[in-house]
Amino acid sequence: MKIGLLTSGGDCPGLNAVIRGSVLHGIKTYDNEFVGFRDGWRGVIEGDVMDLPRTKVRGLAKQGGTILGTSRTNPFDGPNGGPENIAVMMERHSVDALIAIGGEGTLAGAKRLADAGIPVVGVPKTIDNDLQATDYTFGFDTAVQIATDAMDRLRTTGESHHRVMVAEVMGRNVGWIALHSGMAAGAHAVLIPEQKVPMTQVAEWVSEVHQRGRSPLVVVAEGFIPEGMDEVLSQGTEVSGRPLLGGVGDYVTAELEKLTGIETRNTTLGHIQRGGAPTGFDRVLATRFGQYAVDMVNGKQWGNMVALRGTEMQTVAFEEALDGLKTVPQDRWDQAKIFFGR
Ligand SMILES: Nc1ncnc2c1ncn2[C@@H]1O[C@H](COP(=O)(O)OP(=O)(O)OP(=O)(O)O)[C@@H](O)[C@H]1O
Ligand SMILES: O=P(O)(O)OC[C@H]1O[C@](O)(CO)[C@@H](O)[C@@H]1O
Ligand SMILES: [Mg+2]
Repeated sequence: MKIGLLTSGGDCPGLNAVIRGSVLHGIKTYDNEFVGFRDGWRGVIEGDVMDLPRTKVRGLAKQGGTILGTSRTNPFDGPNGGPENIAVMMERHSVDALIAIGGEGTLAGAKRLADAGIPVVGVPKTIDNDLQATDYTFGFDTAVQIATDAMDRLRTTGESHHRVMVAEVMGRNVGWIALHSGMAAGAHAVLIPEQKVPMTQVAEWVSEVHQRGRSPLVVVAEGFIPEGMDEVLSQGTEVSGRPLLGGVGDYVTAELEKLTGIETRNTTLGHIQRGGAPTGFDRVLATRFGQYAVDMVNGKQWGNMVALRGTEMQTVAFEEALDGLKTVPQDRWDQAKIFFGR
């Protein structure tokens, strides 16, 4: 069997480890052959393929990014899009099945293709950890580690200047990265999309911390919606049509300085959170996802995605993974809140 791999949506540390896990397991266990499609669904609809022999995946588990490239191309768009054209392309390249590695958008496309008869399985990826049906996605642990390291550094410069330090992290419309990195770094306030917190309350926490001689650290998720605003702050719209998030850290910084009178600085961590080598945890998770996806392909379990449940790999239907966002539950927020303020 010849299997085609593609990585789609935003890149994420661990994508290369999935590719390596799939290729090595498929070759050694099932005698599969592999090709990669360049730049996500763009490579699929344009038939832009590269061979993926064993030598191509050497040493790949630790490498950030994706050797296949990625894009936000919609597999149904353009003259070559849609299931009929994709079936013809697969036939032309003797590709028997697809493994789509991506977030909710990529998997939504994969589901529609599977419904139309294309043999495809999915691997969940996102640093945001917002996919239902899997306890964790790879890339999240790495993003949290990078953000935590950055916040540890912000705290030493903050303490020296007796300043309030604000760190804006990614996560889109959920607060997982903010919650975990904030908790790890000992933040004095964590602002997430799931919780409406007035700036006066944040200012109170910050002032209390400052009064007891500490430099307050405030972590804000890019999707946090300040009280009085209807929607997230964005820097316009991406080519794919979704809002380009970012900017709320500057807003929070200005408001806190105004309300507390304490000098305040913002740092927006941005794409640094997605760059570089994956953590050991993400390398292992991504490798296992890749191996299990190959098992699913050889078992012809089309229309499904691999998921982590507890410590086990499981098969879940695409629709289960796409059933709304996995948000931060109230009890996790309540645990974090114990450390805010006094
Ligand atoms: N319902 C859908 N049917 C077909 N294609 C879709 C659908 N939803 C999204 N897509 C396509 O999939 C692409 C990738 O989705 P998106 O940009 O949300 O990234 P993702 O895979 O969710 O990863 P992430 O959001 O973590 O970067 C979108 O840009 C869009 O072209
Ligand atoms: O790389 P782009 O297209 O700017 O996308 C940024 C977005 O992608 C993510 O990094 C992953 O979904 C989000 O946290 C962030 O909002
Ligand atoms: Mg998405």
